[in-house]
Amino acid sequence: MGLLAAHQLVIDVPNRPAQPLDLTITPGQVWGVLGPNGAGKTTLLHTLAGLRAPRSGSVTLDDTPLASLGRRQVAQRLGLVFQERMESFPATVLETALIGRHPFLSAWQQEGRADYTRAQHALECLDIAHLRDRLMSTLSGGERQRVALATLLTQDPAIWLADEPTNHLDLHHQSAVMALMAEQAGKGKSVVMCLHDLNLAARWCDHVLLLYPNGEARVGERDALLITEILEPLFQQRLAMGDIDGNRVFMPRG
Ligand SMILES: Nc1ncnc2c1ncn2[C@@H]1O[C@H](COP(=O)(O)OP(=O)(O)OP(=O)(O)O)[C@@H](O)[C@H]1O
Repeated sequence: MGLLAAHQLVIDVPNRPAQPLDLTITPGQVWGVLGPNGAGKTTLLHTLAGLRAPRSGSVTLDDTPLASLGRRQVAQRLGLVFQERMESFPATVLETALIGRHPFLSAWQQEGRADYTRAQHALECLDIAHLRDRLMSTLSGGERQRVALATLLTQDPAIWLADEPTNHLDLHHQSAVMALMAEQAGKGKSVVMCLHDLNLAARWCDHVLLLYPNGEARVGERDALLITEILEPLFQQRLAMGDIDGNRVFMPRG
């Protein structure tokens, strides 16, 4: 189904007081996690993915505690794009995208025709089909980012967690990737993204989680929370808010 929930969750950020968080992300929603550097956005995303233990509380996936599921079971339903990636062995773009199918293959099972078709389709969606035989080590930052997203699309999980998915991307590809996220939500996926760009969040997210440096969080619908009275203290930055084609836009002031 793709229901991800946090119950009295305290993420494990060193030297921070406990701030329990309750959160339910339902299929079809696009969430933006926003907050200043060091607020704990990546830690939260990794905790929601089960890659990092919480200090207390729990995360459930379709009502089952994440901690009681095996990594493979989790990976069949939940995928994550990391902010930083290290390629540990030489691989082409296509081979990397095919890693998205590994949770669905048994040990030593080769990828089949359907897996290749999915991966090829994902490369086309991310506008990198022409790079399919290139080694990852030869790619630009934006090209690597799009391969990471193509790998997630090849995996095709019910829950998409992405840590700054527009990192390194030019304007056109930022917009295309956000549209892809919204399209996936339209197909019933749950999408959670850490974002630094308020304008992308305002344009593409329907819910936001605002994370404060002391661990407090505000959770709710985009239009209620993306207002200057709330965002200025969050970012310690004066802001001007405008409206373009019915979308809120924010500009730093002074
Ligand atoms: N292993 C660790 N040891 C000590 N402190 C850590 C460790 N991992 C993370 N932290 C600290 O936890 C805090 C939250 O880090 P996190 O990467 O989650 O923040 P973030 O909101 O994603 O930041 P950014 O916007 O800069 O990416 C930071 O102050 C970071 O220095």
